[in-house]
Amino acid sequence: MLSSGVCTSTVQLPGKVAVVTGANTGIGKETAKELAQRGARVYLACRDIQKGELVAREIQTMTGNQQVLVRELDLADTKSIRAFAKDFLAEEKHLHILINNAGVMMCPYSKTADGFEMHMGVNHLGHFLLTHLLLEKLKESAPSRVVNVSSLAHHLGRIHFHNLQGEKFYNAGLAYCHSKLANILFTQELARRLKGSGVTTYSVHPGTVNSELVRHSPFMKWMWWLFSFFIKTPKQGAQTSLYCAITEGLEILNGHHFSDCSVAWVSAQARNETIARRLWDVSCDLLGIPMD
Ligand SMILES: NC(=O)C1=CN([C@@H]2O[C@H](COP(=O)(O)OP(=O)(O)OC[C@H]3O[C@@H](n4cnc5c(N)ncnc54)[C@H](OP(=O)(O)O)[C@@H]3O)[C@@H](O)[C@H]2O)C=CC1
Ligand SMILES: CC1=C(/C=C/C(C)=C/C=C/C(C)=C/C=O)C(C)(C)CCC1
Repeated sequence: MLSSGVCTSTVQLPGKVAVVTGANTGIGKETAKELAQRGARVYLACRDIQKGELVAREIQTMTGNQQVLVRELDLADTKSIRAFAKDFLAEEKHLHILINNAGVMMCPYSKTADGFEMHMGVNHLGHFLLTHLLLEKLKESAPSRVVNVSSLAHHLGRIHFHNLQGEKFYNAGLAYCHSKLANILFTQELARRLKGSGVTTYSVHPGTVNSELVRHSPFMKWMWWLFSFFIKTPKQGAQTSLYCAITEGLEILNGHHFSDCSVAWVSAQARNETIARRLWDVSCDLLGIPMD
């Protein structure tokens, strides 16, 4: 039950360009590998270039696809996000698939370079800015897709607009849940705004996956170790992201949430359009993006 959902699409991707954030390990690495296997040019957007280069070599060797490129992207620093986007836009004519996969979970209270709480800053605001900066390229390359890797954990999330940076109260587990709720709200609002553009977007719960995500919590690490046989491998965890990125005919499900390669139910908070619109405006404000 914990490892169902396989992307059975036979779509090949020669001539397609994909960006995967956090592609040096876990779900992101396996997602990038499969996209490369299908012939896409894949950018591994990683904060640690050395780790990224090792993985790029590994993917090149395994798939025979030499078009696996590493670029520096630290989602905890808007300067790094802007530099990544600037270089990418100068370098590439197209972007067909953007997978906003990178994430942190349960880190002790800390802030990004721009003063955002780490979970909200990396998981939501970093990807919000990245997507915004790459949006014209996605539109020019349509049909194109944005996949946001969220989580079942969004069910426990709330958007506390008066405490978005966790300064009034903070719980590491809940901070993760809030940021994963933000991923879904962002997906739904983006879908509404992109209607008719040829760019579609989906949010994803990858399943419970044996990855480095639990690195900040000794208890979760122990749980993951204890149940490692029963939870998904990163390759299994990548299936729903891949399904949303490449399956033909998925455009009619623009904005939907997926788990195990099927449409999945989201919380009432995640379906609230007022919260989604407000989060969009607040995110623009925090990031200095002009509101439309
Ligand atoms: N594993 C699970 O059970 C579940 C995972 N998810 C989601 O799946 C996604 C992938 O996680 P998973 O593969 O499990 O976790 P991992 O910890 O294995 O991978 C996370 C990736 O994100 C990168 N990352 C973290 N912070 C930053 C940053 N500031 N800038 C750029 N990259 C960063 C990491 O880089 P580095 O290696 O340098 O730290 C790593 O490449 C996440 O969004 C997570 O929330 C959702 C539900 C369940
Ligand atoms: C209760 C329990 C489990 C379930 C854990 C779950 C469901 C974790 C979900 C984590 C998420 C959603 C993380 C990231 O977003 C295990 C480990 C399978 C083993 C048996 C006990």
